[in-house]
Amino acid sequence: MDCAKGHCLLSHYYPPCPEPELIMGTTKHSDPDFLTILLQDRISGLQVLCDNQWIDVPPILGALVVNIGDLLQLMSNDRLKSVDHRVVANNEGPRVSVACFFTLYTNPTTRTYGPINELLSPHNPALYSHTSLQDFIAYYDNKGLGAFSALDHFKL
Ligand SMILES: O=C(O)CCC(=O)C(=O)O
Ligand SMILES: [Fe+2]
Repeated sequence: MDCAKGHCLLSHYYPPCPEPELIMGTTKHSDPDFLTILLQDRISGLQVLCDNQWIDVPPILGALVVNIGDLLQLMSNDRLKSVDHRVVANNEGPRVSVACFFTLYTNPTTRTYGPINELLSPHNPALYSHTSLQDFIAYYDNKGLGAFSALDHFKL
């Protein structure tokens, strides 16, 4: 997949908020990469959507959170599912997180990505079209975070 060739690090700083119930730290989204490895500090806030319920992912000292991204869902033809997540604001203190995104879109190539052939059969047809990482990211960025998944656009 070459996805480790173009990983990119992003650090977030969430200032303390006097009225955290009025605002979101990061809106609901799934990540537009293959895999994300996330380091949280001691302040909680990360939540994942599971059976329509937001579940807290409490920080554990020294632990990393590994999230499946949209591109792994696309390549695995839905065997692996990207996770919807968000960060709620807090009034305890500043929160810092560092996310490492495994993807290649910072190194443009002509390669396209689609469901892996070995996973397909007459009973398990391809659910997604092939896409270049540039096209996928362009669509993801243009749509913005929020209600629906960028994967819907690539469904056959
Ligand atoms: O700050 C966090 O814990 C999560 C950040 C995140 O979801 C992202 O960078 O995609
Ligand atoms: Fe994320």
